[in-house]
Amino acid sequence: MIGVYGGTFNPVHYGHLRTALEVKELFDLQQLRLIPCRLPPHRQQPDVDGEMRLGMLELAIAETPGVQTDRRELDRQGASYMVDTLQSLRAENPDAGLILFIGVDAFAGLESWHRWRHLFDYAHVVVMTRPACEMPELSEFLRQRLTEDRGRLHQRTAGCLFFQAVTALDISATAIRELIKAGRNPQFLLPDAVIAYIRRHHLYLSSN
Ligand SMILES: Nc1ncnc2c1ncn2[C@@H]1O[C@H](COP(=O)(O)OP(=O)(O)OP(=O)(O)O)[C@@H](O)[C@H]1O
Ligand SMILES: O=C(O)c1ccc[n+]([C@@H]2O[C@H](COP(=O)([O-])O)[C@@H](O)[C@H]2O)c1
Repeated sequence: MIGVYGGTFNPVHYGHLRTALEVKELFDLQQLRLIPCRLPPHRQQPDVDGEMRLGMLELAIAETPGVQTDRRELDRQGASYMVDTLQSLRAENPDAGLILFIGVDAFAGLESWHRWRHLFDYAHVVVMTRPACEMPELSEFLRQRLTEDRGRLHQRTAGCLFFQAVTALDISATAIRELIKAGRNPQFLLPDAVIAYIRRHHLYLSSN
């Protein structure tokens, strides 16, 4: 089973990293791919370029076996649509189970994603929720794919929707950028190696 965890990662933080490790273990993934987007389809272009966001990700996971970065969205022209990413992973791994992991905040906008129904042709979708989080309202299309049995995801290679509670860490990249811009210390919200990279490259001092 291969996991896909996409994001802007501007910068990567412990909210991403802890949940990535938890789902890797819970779903018994052979590999979990952290995929930074080049051009987010749904928000402003990040002021830190993709290579730097990837560089920070690599520092963050350097000592986490089975978790790796994947630069395919950085190498692709145009908007970084997740459906294209899953299609290319499926072409490389025709028989493997694929799981796309998204946070419940990103899931809220899923039905506005490019060719969103086709995400399920290529992968399962697992929504990472807070423990005791209420189940969001689901459309008929999503209800039909919903399963409460994690084992089902191992019986098929794509097509299921599952909700997985993970440790709630109220950390966001936006809050980290704001702290740095205000001259405050972001330590303990993200790895020290990533903080050192941010300082070395003078990131987030003046922008959004
Ligand atoms: N603290 C967190 N706990 C669990 N999942 C998270 C957390 N932060 C982000 N995610 C999930 O990680 C993925 C990538 O998120 P992203 O890179 O946009 O981080 P972010 O902190 O939400 O960034 P920003 O504040 O810039 O919007 C999304 O699916 C998002 O839901
Ligand atoms: O494919 C799309 O249309 C699409 C629309 C919105 C978000 N996404 C992806 O969802 C992931 C999380 O997005 P974000 O904004 O939380 O970084 C990231 O990999 C985005 O590329 C993808």
